[in-house]
Amino acid sequence: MNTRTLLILGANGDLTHRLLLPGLGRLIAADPELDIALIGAGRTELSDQTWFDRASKAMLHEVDEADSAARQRIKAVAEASRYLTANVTTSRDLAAVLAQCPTSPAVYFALPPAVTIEACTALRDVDLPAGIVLALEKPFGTSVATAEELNALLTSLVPEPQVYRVDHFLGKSTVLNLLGLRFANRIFEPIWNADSVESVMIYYDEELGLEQRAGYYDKAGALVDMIQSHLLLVMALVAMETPSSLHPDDLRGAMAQVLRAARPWQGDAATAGRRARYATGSINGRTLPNYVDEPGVDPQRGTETLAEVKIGIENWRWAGVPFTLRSGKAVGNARKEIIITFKNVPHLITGLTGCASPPRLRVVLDPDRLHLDLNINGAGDPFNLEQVTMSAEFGKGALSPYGEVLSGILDGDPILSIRGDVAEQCWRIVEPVQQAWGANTTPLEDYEAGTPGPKSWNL
Ligand SMILES: O=C1O[C@H](COP(=O)(O)O)[C@@H](O)[C@H](O)[C@H]1O
Repeated sequence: MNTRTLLILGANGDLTHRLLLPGLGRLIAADPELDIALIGAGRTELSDQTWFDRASKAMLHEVDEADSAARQRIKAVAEASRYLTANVTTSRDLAAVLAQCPTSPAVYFALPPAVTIEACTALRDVDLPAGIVLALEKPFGTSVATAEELNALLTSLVPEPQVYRVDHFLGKSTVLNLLGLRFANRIFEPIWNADSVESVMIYYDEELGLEQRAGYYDKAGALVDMIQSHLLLVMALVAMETPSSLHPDDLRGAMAQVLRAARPWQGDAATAGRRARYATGSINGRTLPNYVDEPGVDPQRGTETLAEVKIGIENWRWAGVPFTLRSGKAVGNARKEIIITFKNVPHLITGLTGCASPPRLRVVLDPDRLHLDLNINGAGDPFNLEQVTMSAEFGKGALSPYGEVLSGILDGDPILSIRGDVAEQCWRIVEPVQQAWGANTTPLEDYEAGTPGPKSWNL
């Protein structure tokens, strides 16, 4: 068997223990053939026992209690794993950590963005083993210019196919199901365009508030944290042309092509977006303070916790169709769904009544479901239409989104990682909106935590 080494930088952090290691545990459970060496590195000193206890607990967290074979394999990986105390922003410590890897590693930067850049810069003075893979978390840069700089830095270290820019949304099973839904059902392609589609909405609202993440979130805000980093990529999967295969060049090429055609609606960034931040309120029996009173928040910064941007895709397929992307924190009745609203029929035949709402296809990301809202005759009068919903559940994937992402990284399959130019395109699309918001041309409104958004938005 071919041992693959996963080296996690920032191994004592929240991302590692809350998402990466549980994802790795499920991956090991799903693939008995996976032969993996795990090495963690971080600034904090940890005893071998503490690392083992924490790593095995996190890896076992999402694995079925009854699956004793899988649990044994996970414990074996944890027992053989090592934790190294290191300052990963120095070339000396990075070289020492790399020297401990049994095979050329996949290096996962589970670090804040600025520290990731320092670590990558330090790697310039290290002899990198052939085949080393670099996996970076979002946000990838802070602007088009910084994303370009980071891309240049990374490709000075390793060839582009060895760089993985992680977006765990691309690992969500229902997001991946968009491919099957669109491209394995011929009924959709003829109507998947501006002739038949009125609008597309991509919502990812969350009940969660800031969750002690002010250090990162207050600088990012909902626009960067969710729309730039995730929802534009979901939009790309919804709107792209048919790729000829799932080869990374085909799929990622199709995503890049559609993103290049996207810009704020009618080219007017000031009117294309709305923004707001939560004020005190309660959600699921929990009272949240005003966002600005959360520990670590700088009230002067004017960070939004709810962002909505209308995007136009300027190509033959989508000209004139608004794509509305929205995401917020502390939102009540939080919706996580993609809604394709179709146009009404050009003429409702005389005698049919009651057809008030256009048909819609709704892909719900949590819980994973598909709904088709159609106008058909209701009970009684056969010519009086009403809207009914046909629903189906999407099959769950065996892996968590981070498990999918890690699987791609360890298998050398970049299909779920973002290509360098795509990361730059996502910044190009949101930058004018950031500028408009920075210049205060778009008001920052308030909404009570636990409500869908500002009252004036009529959500
Ligand atoms: O990357 C992020 O995603 C999460 C939402 O994703 P989920 O899979 O946990 O639902 C979001 O809460 C977080 O702010 C953002 O950084």
